[in-house]
Amino acid sequence: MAIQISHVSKSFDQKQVIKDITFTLPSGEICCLLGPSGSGKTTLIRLMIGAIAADNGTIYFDDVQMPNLNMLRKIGFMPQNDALYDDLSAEANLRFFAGLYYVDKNKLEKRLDEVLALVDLMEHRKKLVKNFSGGMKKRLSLAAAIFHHPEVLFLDEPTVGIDPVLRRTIWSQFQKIKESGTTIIVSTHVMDEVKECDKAALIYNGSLIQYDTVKNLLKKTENGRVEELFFNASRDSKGGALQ
Ligand SMILES: Nc1ncnc2c1ncn2[C@@H]1O[C@H](COP(=O)(O)OP(=O)(O)OP(=O)(O)O)[C@@H](O)[C@H]1O
Repeated sequence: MAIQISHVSKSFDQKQVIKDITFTLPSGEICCLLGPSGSGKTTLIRLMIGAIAADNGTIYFDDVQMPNLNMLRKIGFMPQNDALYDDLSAEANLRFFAGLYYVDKNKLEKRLDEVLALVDLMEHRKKLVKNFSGGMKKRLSLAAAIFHHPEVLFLDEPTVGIDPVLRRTIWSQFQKIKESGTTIIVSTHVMDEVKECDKAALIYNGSLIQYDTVKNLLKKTENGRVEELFFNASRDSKGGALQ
């Protein structure tokens, strides 16, 4: 499913935190929203999934304007803070989420095995989530977000607090999900993760300062580090260009 965002703005308490953002993400690609803390990444995701309404602009998933209740079944969302039940086992958590998305009972057991294997938690399926490590919780959250085969998957800082080895494992899972045709939008602070993505949207102070293929964005830098684009934006903004 392709995503088209046109002139979207959002203010909280009269402060504009998303400023006239426009970009289109083709179906089946991974796009990262990259930006400093507070730049507006989570707000943009919340606007895209329809959790909050935009003040101006439109968001389309293919030819359907968001927010749209039917579309919710086609969306997977992994929030920044894991929304899991600590007193339930991994398996019971997944059964709960499957119920929310009306997953067909005949397909439930097979899907449970599939997602638990994908996130490498098969042997921990009966364990209570309160006894999980941070990384295990992240992987279970991912399993919950993809359980119903979403066509679009939103991941809000999915690797925060995750060690580099596990981060690599999680990214290989994202690539597998992409190969199944899912469009993925992932917000991150981690500049290295940008190289895993097809496109990157650089958000600075609520504005989209760059949107391009990762290849092209890296070409615009002197030493192949995407941070440079933010340093330039910060310098320009001090000069008033972005205010
Ligand atoms: N519900 C809200 N009410 C008021 N202000 C809000 C609300 N949600 C977000 N903001 C403000 O909007 C701005 C952008 O926040 P947002 O969470 O989107 O940033 P972010 O880029 O996701 O940050 P981080 O990387 O730290 O998660 C911040 O100044 C934040 O305080």
